[in-house]
Amino acid sequence: MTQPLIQMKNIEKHFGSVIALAGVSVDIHAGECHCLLGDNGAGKSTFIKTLSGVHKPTRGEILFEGRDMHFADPRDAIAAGIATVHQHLAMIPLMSVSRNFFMGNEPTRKIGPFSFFDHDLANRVTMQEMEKMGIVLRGPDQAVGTLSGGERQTVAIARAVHFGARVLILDEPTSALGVRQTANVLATIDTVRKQGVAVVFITHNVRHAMAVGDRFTVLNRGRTYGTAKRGEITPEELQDMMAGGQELATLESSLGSTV
Ligand SMILES: Nc1ncnc2c1ncn2[C@@H]1O[C@H](COP(=O)(O)OP(=O)(O)OP(=O)(O)O)[C@@H](O)[C@H]1O
Repeated sequence: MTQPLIQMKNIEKHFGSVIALAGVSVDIHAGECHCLLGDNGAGKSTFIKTLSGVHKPTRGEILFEGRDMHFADPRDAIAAGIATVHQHLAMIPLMSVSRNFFMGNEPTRKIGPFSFFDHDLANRVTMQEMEKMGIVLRGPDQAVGTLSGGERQTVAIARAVHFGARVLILDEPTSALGVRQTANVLATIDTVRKQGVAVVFITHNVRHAMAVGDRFTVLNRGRTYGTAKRGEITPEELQDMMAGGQELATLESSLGSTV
């Protein structure tokens, strides 16, 4: 394998006496989908926030292309190409897909001394980018609120990639979706990965991770058990690691069945 895009080495994050991350080491490569699995409270959000410049690690180092990475705030991370797509998307439902796509990055056109929002360019690019992701819009003016949840996730992913994301952190993108919409989002992840983007797919759903993941890291109470490649680990093993093997074994024996 080539040099990782990002190396997180022994990252710890403490909040007072709470240890949210207790020495997490993860490598992230361009063109891979790296799944980070964990149950509630495992430390997933803290991990995302540390990687995206919201939190500074208490200990440990983060390298970006082999160099020490110090982000003063999330804007620095975005400038470096680390984008986060949150489960609750920052979109305005009543506004068009193309307006949402370019929100904060509006292209302008000059007429004399005046600058105007360049509708034609925005519409054309939005249609093209959505088509690349396999979504044919009724038109660029279609309101975001009329898209399905999976399509909205895809708009957010396409937008992040269009504006230069090299590392795309997806925070539980499939957790609120039905089967077909989940399949759309997983297909989008596959498309983006093939373009060379490093995808960090946060989920607590083993099946969703298994469907698209190249490597898998399980977080449990702020620790990892290391990273497994596709084919090296079964869904049952992943599930067991997420639940903490011992706890699942105890539960199984008390229920007298397999959980
Ligand atoms: N700002 C904070 N102050 C104090 N404790 C925190 C803070 N942020 C997170 N924690 C604690 O750190 C631990 C990990 O939390 P985190 O939110 O990272 O987990 P998670 O895996 O994202 O969980 P969930 O899936 O429920 O969102 C929890 O015990 C949580 O209470």
